Amino acid sequence: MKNDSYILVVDDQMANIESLGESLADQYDVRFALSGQSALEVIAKSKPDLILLDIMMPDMNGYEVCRVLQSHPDTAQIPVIFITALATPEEETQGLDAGAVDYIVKPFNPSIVRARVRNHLALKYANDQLRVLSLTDSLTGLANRRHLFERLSSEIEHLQAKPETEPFAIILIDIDYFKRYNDTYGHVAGDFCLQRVAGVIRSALRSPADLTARYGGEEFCCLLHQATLDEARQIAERISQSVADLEIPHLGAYERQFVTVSAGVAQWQPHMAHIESVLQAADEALYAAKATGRNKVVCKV
Ligand SMILES: Nc1nc2c(ncn2[C@@H]2O[C@H](COP(=O)(O)OP(=O)(O)OP(=O)(O)O)[C@@H](O)[C@H]2O)c(=O)[nH]1
Repeated sequence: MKNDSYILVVDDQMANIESLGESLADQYDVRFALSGQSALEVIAKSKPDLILLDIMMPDMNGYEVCRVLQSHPDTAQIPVIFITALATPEEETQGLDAGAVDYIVKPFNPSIVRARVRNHLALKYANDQLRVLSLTDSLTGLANRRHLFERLSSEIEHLQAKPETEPFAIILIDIDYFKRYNDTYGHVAGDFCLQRVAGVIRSALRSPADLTARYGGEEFCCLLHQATLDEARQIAERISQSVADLEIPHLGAYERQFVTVSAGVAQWQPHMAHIESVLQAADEALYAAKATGRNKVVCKV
């Protein structure tokens, strides 16, 4: 039965490509590249689930292709199986050391190639799922703190490489009087409230380049890619209004009687040295929002 997995076969010999294609095309979406360089171009456009890679190719050999893939976080997780005429133990060791998950010597046996491809795809999907789980907050489905910090680091790296681009901004959002909410309605209702607020925050984002994370218990963080302080403030205002519009009853919230949030907004500044600096700036703004009446947005200028 055919599944959606996309396998890229990279080989400079058409005959090898054809025989591998015959072995796999009834089960997978098999595509081809005739050189290392064109393989990298194909991969940049659409990421394969697995790569079958020849080693001896004229312009760029398979070891080099493998090293380039390993050096980019976007492609490092793609399993590579070398399929090659180089048959000594030293060559096989070198291939596995370069980052390949497996090594098949030509002439290959089609049913062994099929079995190895199937096993490595299963492992890859299990790893993908584990990675998603390790980056997701299980209660709200938002990104977790680890994911947020990974993304903040890559935003900062990007800005260090291209300082002329607009920096990112962040919004820290905290539910007001949430301890009193739990005390009044119970922990299960508290969890449900967190999920509803998370849903509002998620839908306020502009594009997949932005990220919403659960930062702590009842605290959330939006990472807004290339956003001015004013854009971030508007998004925070929208979130604050949308949470209020949910009208989740909260008898412990003094005169407001509904669940509200406070938010602190800050933008990354070139003089900042660490991730913590921008988080601290947003935290100070959040503190000011809390200290001056809650249910409001404060920007750190
Ligand atoms: N239901 C539920 N409650 C949580 C969770 N994580 C943290 N909390 C609760 O969130 C509450 C946070 O309380 P505080 O930090 O005192 O803040 P607050 O009551 O919102 O007060 P202000 O922030 O000053 O408005 C605590 O009672 C925590 O137990 C969770 O996953 N589920």
